[in-house]
Amino acid sequence: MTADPSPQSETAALASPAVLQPPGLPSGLGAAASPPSATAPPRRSRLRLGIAGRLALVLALVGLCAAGLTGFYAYQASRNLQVVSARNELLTSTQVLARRITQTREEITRNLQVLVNHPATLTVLQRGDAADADRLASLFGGVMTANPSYLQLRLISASEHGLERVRMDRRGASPVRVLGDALQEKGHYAYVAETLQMPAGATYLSRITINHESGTAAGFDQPALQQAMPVIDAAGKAIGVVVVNVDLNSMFALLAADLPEAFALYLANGGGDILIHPDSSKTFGFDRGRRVLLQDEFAATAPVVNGRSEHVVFDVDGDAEPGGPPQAGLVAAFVALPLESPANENRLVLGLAQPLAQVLAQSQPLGQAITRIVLGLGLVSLLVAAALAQALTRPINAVSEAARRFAAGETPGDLPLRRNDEIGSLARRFQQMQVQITRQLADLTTKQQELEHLSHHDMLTGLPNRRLFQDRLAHALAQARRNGEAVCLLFIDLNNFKQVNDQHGHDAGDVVLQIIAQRLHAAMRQADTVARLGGDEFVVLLDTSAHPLHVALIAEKLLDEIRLPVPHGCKQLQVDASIGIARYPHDGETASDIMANADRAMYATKTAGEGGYRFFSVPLE
Ligand SMILES: Nc1nc2c(ncn2[C@@H]2O[C@H](COP(=O)(O)OP(=O)(O)OP(=O)(O)O)[C@@H](O)[C@H]2O)c(=O)[nH]1
Repeated sequence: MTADPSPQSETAALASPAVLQPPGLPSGLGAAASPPSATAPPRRSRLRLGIAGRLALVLALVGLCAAGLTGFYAYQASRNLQVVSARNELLTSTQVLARRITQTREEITRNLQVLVNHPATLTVLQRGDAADADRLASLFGGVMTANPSYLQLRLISASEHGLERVRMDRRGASPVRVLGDALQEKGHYAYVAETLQMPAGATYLSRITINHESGTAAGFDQPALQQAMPVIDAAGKAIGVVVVNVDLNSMFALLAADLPEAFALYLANGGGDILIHPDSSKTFGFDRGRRVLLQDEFAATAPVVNGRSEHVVFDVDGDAEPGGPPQAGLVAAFVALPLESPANENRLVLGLAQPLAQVLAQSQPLGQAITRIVLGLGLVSLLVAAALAQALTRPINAVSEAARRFAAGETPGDLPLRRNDEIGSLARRFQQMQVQITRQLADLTTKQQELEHLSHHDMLTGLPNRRLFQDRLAHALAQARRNGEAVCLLFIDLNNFKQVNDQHGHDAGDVVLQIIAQRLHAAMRQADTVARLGGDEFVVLLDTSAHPLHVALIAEKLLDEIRLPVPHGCKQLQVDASIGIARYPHDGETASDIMANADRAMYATKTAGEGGYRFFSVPLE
């Protein structure tokens, strides 16, 4: 037996009544007509995997997509919030830093005012008083000690080509006085000439450059700026300047000391030339003959550099510029720092930047949590989907199994009849169909049995007909041949039966035939066969071989039964019969020989003109 792999075979088995066999039917009927697929093993697992698997997959995917999308948008929103928060924080920090720079400059200005207005300053410039010079140097030293970013503090005379009168340089942490011939003429420097042109109290602010001034003890080749203030005498004439050299790196290191370590500091002048940058090779490019501009590195800073905007905040994704140099992602804020120095810089651009990776690092735990939640939800949705699919397919499988068992002639089993959904409806329809098919098949079987009976029995008398009789005769002869036994056949023909019909009607003839048939059947044993060959001819096949004397007694008995009157209405009808007897193997070998010889014997009896019986004998021929 092979299982039909095609799904159609299962459908066909259900659709065709010919292959269904309800419980209780003779096993040969349905089973013989059933194709192999009707008894093929159940395919529950395939059905379950098909629908359940697909349904679980779809539901799990939907659940996973929903959780994934929600997680993705939550993560994106969190990420954007982090960036916006970082931008605001950076802008605030940059603005605070800018205010500190302004305060530092104002502090320098106040220090310069103190030094310019010190009485010793005038006396040193006007009279060259050595004691006052000493006092002033000491004061300068104190100021430098208090301000570590001051590289140099000098009092320069307007006369004598701008000769330095008091000069304190920084060597390491300590201020050191420069004396005698080491003092230089500085009248040709812009910071001297321009400051002398300024009114009392005004502050000169140099451009921020690399300090190439010869004779500088400290800060040589370091970025620096000079801030200077004129010394005005009683006549209102500028007679000297006090100049402070500020170490830019030191000043900014102090100012930015409390900023987070990952913050990068940027400073550019009013033209955009980078002065402070995490990559020192990009600073003071103009000093090496090649300008390196802030707006070239960060295009977003152009409005601040050009004075069109006070500040700008932006973020750059790593390697965002197609074809450009590789760039790490960052969030940055740049602010304009106005200066009251129209002669040189009128603004600086100050900026702070934070690596984007560091900003987004705060989103990482959230991202990991979201990933875990999405995976968890995906797993849960898969399990729920699998359970749902199982719950859905279990009753379908029950109906499918019931159909298979019904087709195989087994008890169908439980059906989900109480469900109120489509599956319950399917089960109820299936049960109705099953009842209907069972009933129709039972009717069909009854009719088949009736047909079967009719084909082997005489309709009028209910006795076996000629066909069945011939079968039994052949069977009896075969058995007798095998066992060496004898068979005896009595051929009975009613005498003058035509007259009954003619005188009393055909119905009366029928009644006579039926009554005689009953009597013949009742007179014989169950194992013997009494059959009607047709018309008024009957035959009796004796089951066992009997002695001729015994057979003669049987023939007598049968004649007595036939001759008994048959009541019909108010009349008593009576017929006689002629019986011919032939025996195997005495009177013939084959069924046709036995039949023919019994017929001959009967005929011989009939032609003798009276009822009775006669054994076949050769002279009869
Ligand atoms: N009522 C009735 N008559 C039948 C039936 N079958 C045959 N016959 C009649 O039975 C008669 C049989 O014919 P025969 O055997 O020649 O009549 P018979 O009068 O017995 O003649 P013999 O056999 O020579 O004695 C015919 O008249 C048939 O019409 C039947 O089923 N019912």
